[in-house]
This record gives sequence, structure tokens and C-alpha cells, in this order.
Amino acid sequence: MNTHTFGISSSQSIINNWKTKPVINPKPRNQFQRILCFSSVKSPKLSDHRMQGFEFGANNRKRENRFSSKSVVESEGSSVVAERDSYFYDAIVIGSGVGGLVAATQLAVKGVKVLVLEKYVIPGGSSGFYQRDGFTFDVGSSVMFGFSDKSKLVFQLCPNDKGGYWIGLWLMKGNLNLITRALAAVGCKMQVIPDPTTVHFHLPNGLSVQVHREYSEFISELVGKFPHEKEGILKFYGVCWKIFNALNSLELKSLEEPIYLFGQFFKKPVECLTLAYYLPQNAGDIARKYIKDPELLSFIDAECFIVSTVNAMQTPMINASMVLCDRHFGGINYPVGGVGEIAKSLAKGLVNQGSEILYKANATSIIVEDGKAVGVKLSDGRQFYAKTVISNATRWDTFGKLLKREELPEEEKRFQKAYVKAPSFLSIHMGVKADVLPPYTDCHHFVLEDDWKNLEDPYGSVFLSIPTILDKSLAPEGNHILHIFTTSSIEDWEGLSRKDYEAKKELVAEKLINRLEKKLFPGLKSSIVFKEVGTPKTHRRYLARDSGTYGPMPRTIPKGLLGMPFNTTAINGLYCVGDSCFPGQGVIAVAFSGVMCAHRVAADLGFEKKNPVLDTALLQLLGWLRTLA
Ligand SMILES: NC(=O)c1ccc[n+]([C@@H]2O[C@H](COP(=O)([O-])OP(=O)(O)OC[C@H]3O[C@@H](n4cnc5c(N)ncnc54)[C@H](O)[C@@H]3O)[C@@H](O)[C@H]2O)c1
Ligand SMILES: CC(C)=CCC/C(C)=C/C=C/C(C)=C/C=C/C(C)=C/C=C/C=C(C)/C=C/C=C(C)/C=C/C=C(\C)CCC=C(C)C
Repeated sequence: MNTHTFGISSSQSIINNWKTKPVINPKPRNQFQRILCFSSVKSPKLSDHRMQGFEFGANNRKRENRFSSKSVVESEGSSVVAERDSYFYDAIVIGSGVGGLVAATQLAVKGVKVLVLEKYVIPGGSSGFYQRDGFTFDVGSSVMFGFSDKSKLVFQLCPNDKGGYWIGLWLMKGNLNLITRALAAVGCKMQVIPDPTTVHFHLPNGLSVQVHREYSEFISELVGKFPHEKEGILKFYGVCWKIFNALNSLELKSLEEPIYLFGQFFKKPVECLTLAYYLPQNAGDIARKYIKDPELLSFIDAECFIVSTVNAMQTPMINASMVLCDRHFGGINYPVGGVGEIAKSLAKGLVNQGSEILYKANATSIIVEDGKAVGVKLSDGRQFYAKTVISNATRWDTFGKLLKREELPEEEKRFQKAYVKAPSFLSIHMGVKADVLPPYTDCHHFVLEDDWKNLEDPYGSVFLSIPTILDKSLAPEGNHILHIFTTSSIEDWEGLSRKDYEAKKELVAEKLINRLEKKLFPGLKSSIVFKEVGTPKTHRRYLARDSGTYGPMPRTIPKGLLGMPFNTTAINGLYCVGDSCFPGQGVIAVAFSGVMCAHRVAADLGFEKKNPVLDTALLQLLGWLRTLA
């Protein structure tokens, strides 16, 4: 085997080798062979690795993790010549959602040897795709933040402390285009299509608001609907810009790594103090400082709900600012070929960096020895070992299923006390005849027809994405894709017979389609050429997310982002990445979580600077801060 060929094929060929030339009851003579014996042998101990020359730390950065061995494996009564490559990784990532892939690629470019284990047949998780009858459907959201590639001259009216304004004008390059950056890190650049309107809101009392790409156009439209609240609107969105600009100016790395964090405070004290000030605050409180009109406050709730599945009072101000400004700063950009292309490119980039991804690899447990995570066991019995394990599964899946422990660590108990699983989605992927859409239809819509009270209720509001407005190549000629989704809980779909389940899917889908037919597209029903309905059970099954959840949702009013856990966990060597880590749900949010996780793991592996004394102090401080949330 060519030792320079990595990737799915190389991993799979090893596994196939084992299938075709089984070693009977192997008694490995040395550690390298033990690692090879995937399932039936005891896992390696750290002390053993050291004895074999596996030194951890900066001095060992360039050493090869892959060992070729031609050796005689002796077993009772038989000896078999085994020519195999032995593997031992720096990091194993469970799951190839954007969170997992960004963590993996960021590590790989630092020279870390990574293995990604993905349960499904393609990468991406919620940001994956599937194809049917010539249509390419995005599994989840089609609204991509953090996907721009340009500097911008920013001109803003900002409120000052004395109730007046100051005018800001500056050229910003920005660090928040995290998806673009993650791709660039592994040498990928994708063609994107700018979306002129982030979302078109269709709200109670006939309130219709288009969120234009240009900030000034959006503000004029909103002020046009609420002229008496002009000042409040400018002040609220002005605070959002203040936070966004602070975020955008920082180099974004792990907030759990003290050398970086203190360095940022030293270089950008005002920006860091701004972020520290807003970290425990929520968007609803800030909005109420400046805005009094209840309908406008409900609009701000809807603005937050579409990205956090909760109202503004429960949405951290930093997260709200991030999305409410990035859509005007870098703008929303759609990748040519569909959202799935992002994960495909990252996975390809990962392999090009010499790391690996293995599909149909369903992790069933994280192997812990002497209190340290040392490997992962798959449902087919294979075992893989590494110095660190990163879980891109949700924290509920990681601590409830992958770790076979009776007692939840205190930190996780606190997390589960503060956050509950957000509901899942009922989603309809449809192909329709193109002529059912009126000219100039926007790509994304949010519909809540009658009563603001229904905003957060299951099936209350409807999300609609029509990605073919931007990229026609996703559907056969003369057709469009409609992705309709609404919040729905798993409890609603359990305990039904197959027949009742199918009937309920049809019924719920029909109601949603009727609503859109009435509100937006007359004749919608008769224009359908393809329809597939997914429930929370579908999300659970294909995305391996407990209850099909969309991510964590605060149980009560949170202290902004203060209570969100970062990437380290109570288990030595185990890290989490994805939407149940800081800063939460969203593709760009999980990309940031991936960047943070990779930085912390790289420091722990000796690929980045680290100071153990400061580490302990900062991790304790952050743990204590979370107890205040
Ligand atoms: N309908 C939607 O719009 C929708 C739904 C859900 C999530 N999302 C978005 O995606 C974000 C989540 O991204 P993420 O990176 O955190 O996670 P993700 O759910 O996208 O990816 C996790 C990946 O891990 C894999 N996985 C999970 N358990 C595994 C196991 N035991 N063994 C092997 N593989 C396993 C899954 O197959 C999946 O590919 C959310 O915050 C949200 O914004 C969107
Ligand atoms: C550490 C301490 C304590 C302190 C210090 C201070 C500081 C320095 C701080 C800092 C901080 C930071 C850096 C932070 C960061 C953050 C971030 C980046 C965030 C982000 C976020 C994001 C988000 C949230 C996003 C989201 C999104 C989403 C979810 C989306 C979605 C979408 C959808 C669903 C679609 C819709 C559709 C329709 C309408 C159709």
C-alpha cells in the first residue's frame, strides 16, 4: 500500500484486509500490532505509547503517525504473515457536520493526524444534501452566513451614551467570514451567488418586511413601517453593529486558551471589553431599552426566532448581533451546487491534508481508560485509538449514549439544567413547476399569518427556502425547489403505527402547503411534481441527533452566552464541537465552535503554544462564570 495515500480508500482497504485475511486469536507482540487488532484486544495505554516512542508534545510535531509493519503475528497453533499499516491518530472526530469538519480541517492544516468517523454515507450532517428525480435538496438551512470574501467600507450612525449619535466610517476586512476561511484553510474556494434579500417576513396584521442586503435599504423599509420608532430602530441595530464590529475585528480562536485570550485583550482592549460586557445580555432586553412599540418588539422576536428558535428575550445579544449584521456586511451567499458542496469541499480538503474520513462508521462508544478518552468503538466492533477524541454529536448524545457512564459530570448536569433540547423540524422538500412562483419571488420567506402568540408554537410559523431562485442547476429545467419547514417535537410522532405515521405526515404537510398557497402562491398544490416529508424521527435517524433536536434552547431567560459550555469537557482528552457548544445553533456558529475546538486541542497536543498554569486558572474561571448563568 502506498503510505502517502490517505483517505477513505486507504482506511477501507485496511479494514478489508482484515476481513480477507483474518488473524486467529491474535496475541500482539507490540503496541503497534495491538492498535491494529480493532475490536478484540485491550486498547493501548498512554504509558505504552510513550514506551514505544509516541511522545506527546511540541517536540514531536513532525513525527509520523502511521507505521508500516511486516511481521509475524503468532497465535495459538498458527502463525500468519501480516503486512499491514498500523494507525494511531492525534485526534478522532465523531461526526462530519460542519462543526466536526471545521475542527478536523483546522487541526489537519497544523499537521495533526485526524480521523473523522461519519455514520452516514456523505459528509455534512444537517448541512448535507440529497438527490431525487433530478433535484438536489439541502437537508437543512439554505441561509449561509459567514460566506463572503470582501472588504467593506462601513458607514454607520451609532448611538452615544448621551442619547446622541456619532458617525462611523471605516474599511473593514473582517474575520467573521468563517465558512470562507475554513474552506480557504484547506485550499478550497467556492463560487457563491449573492442573495439580495436574506428573508422576506410575512407577519400578522399584514406586516411585510424584506430584509435587503443593503443595510440602508432594510432600515428605510423598517422605518417606513414604524416611523414613530425611527430612533429606537437606529439605536437597537446600532448596538448590534457595535458588537458585530468588535467581533469582526478579533482574531477568532479558542476563548479557553489563555495566551490567545489575554493577547486579544492586550491588542484590542475596547473590543474585548465590549464583548465581555454584552456576553451575559440578551437581545430582547436591549431592544426594550430603545423600542416601545409592541409590534416592532414582536418583529425583533421574529428576527431572533428564525436563528435561535426562541424569542429575543432568550436570544444572546452577541448571537443576534452576529446574524443581524453579517447579512448586511458580508451578505448571505449561496454556494453554487447547493449547501452540500461546503461539506464535500471540506472533506476533500481534509483528505488532501493527509487526514482521513471514514463513512458508514457509526460510533457507539467512546473508549475511556484511567479517566481519559483514548478511542472510539463502532457498531461493527472496530476500534480506533487517538490521543484526543472530539465529538460532533450533540452533548445529549455524547454524554447520554457514547459515554457509558452512570453519573453525568457536574458540568453536563449544569448544562442540561440550563438548556433543553430545542424542538426538531417537520420539513417538506418539494419540486414544483416554475410558473407557480410570481416574478421577483425572494429566496427565503418566513410566514406567521394571524397571531404573534403562535410564533414559537409547534407548526406556528413556517420557514420557506427556494434555493433555485439563486441556483437553477439544483432542479430540472422548468422546476423550482421549495423547502418548507416548521418546528415540531418528536413526542408528536412517536407511538404511531406505520400507517398512522404516514397519514399524519400527509395531513400536516397538506395543512402547511395550504397555508403557503393561501398566503403566497395560488395554485401551489397543483404545481407539485415531487414531495418528500421528513419528521423529527427522520432528523433523528439520518442526523443521529437525540430527539432530532435542532440544538440547545435555554429553559428560562439565560444570561446571554455565559452558560454555554466551550469545547473541553470533564473527561480528560474528550472535547465537544457543534451546536451544543458555545456559541450555539447555526452553520456559522458551529464553524466557530470548530475553530475554537481545533485551537484548544492543538494546544493540548503541543501543536500550539500553551501554558499549563494559565490554562488551569482560565478553565476554572470559565467554569465558575458558567455557574453564574
Ligand atoms: N432544518 C435545519 O435547518 C437544521 C436542522 C438541524 C441542524 N441544522 C443546522 O446545523 C447545525 C449543526 O451542525 P453540527 O456540526 O453541530 O452537527 P450536525 O448535526 O450537522 O452533524 C453531526 C454529524 O455527526 C454525525 N454523527 C452523529 N452521531 C454519530 C455517531 N455516533 N457516529 C458517527 N457519526 C455520527 C451525523 O451523522 C452528522 O453527520 C445546527 O446548529 C443548525 O444550524 C439545521
Ligand atoms: C471569555 C470571556 C468570559 C470573556 C471574553 C470576552 C470576549 C473576548 C468574548 C469574545 C466572544 C466571541 C469571539 C464570540 C463569538 C461569537 C460568534 C462568532 C457567534 C456566532 C453566532 C452565530 C449564530 C448564532 C448564527 C446562527 C444562524 C442560524 C441559526 C441560521 C439559521 C437559519 C435558518 C434556520 C434559516 C431561516 C430560513 C428561512 C427564513 C427560510
